[in-house]
Amino acid sequence: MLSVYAFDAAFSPAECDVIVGLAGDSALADAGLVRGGANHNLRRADLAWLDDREGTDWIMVRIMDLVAEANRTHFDFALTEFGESPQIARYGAERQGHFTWHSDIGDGVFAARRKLTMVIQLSDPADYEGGALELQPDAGVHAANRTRGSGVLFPSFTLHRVTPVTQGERFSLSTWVHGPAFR
Ligand SMILES: O=C(O)CCC(=O)C(=O)O
Ligand SMILES: [Fe+2]
Repeated sequence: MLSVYAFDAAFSPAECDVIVGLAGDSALADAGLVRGGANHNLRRADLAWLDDREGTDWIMVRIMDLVAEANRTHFDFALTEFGESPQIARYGAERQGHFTWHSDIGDGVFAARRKLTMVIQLSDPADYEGGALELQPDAGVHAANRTRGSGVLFPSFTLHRVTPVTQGERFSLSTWVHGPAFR
């Protein structure tokens, strides 16, 4: 099934605080489309990777549980591994942080094998304006729930974007799950 799957409360607000705090532990890297490069017209965000941080095993355990449930009850994809570190992103109003329409399947060794994407909303919607995660799984554009701690999963080829943050800052946690090619 190729539509979107959502969790209302994947992480508690207190857990979201901890994850956002992890991102602040050291300088965030400027976002490119993949680790390394940077194209600010496509994406303006600051990034941190979970596997660079200590004490994050409980986050990975939760992510695996959420993905397992979504895949068992909804997607039924052939998935083999979490080949990339989950990524914490910060989109700030100071430079209209955003990410233009894109698919997560790319040319890299891992990006080419992305099957499922999960995005968790780490910020209180009262803390930012703009910054809407929008998905286009069909002819329509669907905005993801903004509730702090909610999560959305979608096939990684699904077009999606983050609209510019115009006030405050928005944090998200993105995870990719990998596997053999779709067929
Ligand atoms: O921050 C988000 O809501 C989405 C992030 C995203 O699309 C990505 O990292 O590929
Ligand atoms: Fe994406």
